[in-house]
Amino acid sequence: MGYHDSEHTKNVRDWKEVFDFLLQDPTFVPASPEPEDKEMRKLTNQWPENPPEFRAICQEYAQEVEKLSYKLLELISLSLGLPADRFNGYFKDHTAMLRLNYYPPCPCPDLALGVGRHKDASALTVLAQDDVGGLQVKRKSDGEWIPVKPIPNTFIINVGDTIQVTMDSFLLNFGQVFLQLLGDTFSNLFHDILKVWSNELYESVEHRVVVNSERERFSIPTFFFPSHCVMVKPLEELVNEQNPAKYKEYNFGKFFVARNRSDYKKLQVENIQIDHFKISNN
Ligand SMILES: O=C(O)CCC(=O)C(=O)O
Ligand SMILES: [Fe+2]
Repeated sequence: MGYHDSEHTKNVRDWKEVFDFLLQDPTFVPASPEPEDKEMRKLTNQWPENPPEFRAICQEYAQEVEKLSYKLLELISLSLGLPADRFNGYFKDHTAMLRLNYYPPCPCPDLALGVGRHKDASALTVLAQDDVGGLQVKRKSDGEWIPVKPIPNTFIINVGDTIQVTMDSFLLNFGQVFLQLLGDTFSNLFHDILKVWSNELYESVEHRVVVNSERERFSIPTFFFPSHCVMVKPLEELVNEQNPAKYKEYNFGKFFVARNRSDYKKLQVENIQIDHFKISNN
């Protein structure tokens, strides 16, 4: 954990520098993606000495986002007709991570991306961004990249991959419920784990970040990951004869490690996606 500048998204190096830290220090994750390898790896934060207040400010912010993430999970759970605390057990020893993204101005913005197209592996991402703009989400109906306009002093709401006109009424309603309950504008990028847990009632959204030649940009995503030992699969309450499970179960820790491995290397193959666990004849 700490500073690094050589992350790859889908085998292409991103135009960014980042500072990562774990909400729980230390955090334990599997040492390798191999299913039979039971060895664990201890991840720890590496804080810079300067500026002196940096660590405390980051940790305070992270604590608040953690509370918000639990609140969001409760609302999502209720929206699925489940008890509010249905997801809480999966996050007891969560592996959540906060990232400070810095995108420097790019002399050739048409040739690079701040972050290439991807879906986050988290259950939920809470994102703050400055006023520069650059985040885009892919509209499912026509594949067009739609800019997510920055709104000052807010988190952005980005519900599923249906953020704009294609948003169906189920998701639209819940976007509004969140707004009312929390009294503010915020973003939650519903991600792959929720897609699996909800057996696709929630969709994860593909997104990317474009850069520009004039201005630097900052953003702060908090990736709310469950515990490494969690087996992710469609919730039993949501599966029945009419709606059979669309995914096989997978171990979150092993998935996370496999994803991270390919994030920093140029590999010949595309990195692991939840689609690898999709049950094919559904
Ligand atoms: O910078 C942003 O707005 C989003 C960054 C992002 O998608 C990520 O770090 O996963
Ligand atoms: Fe992302």
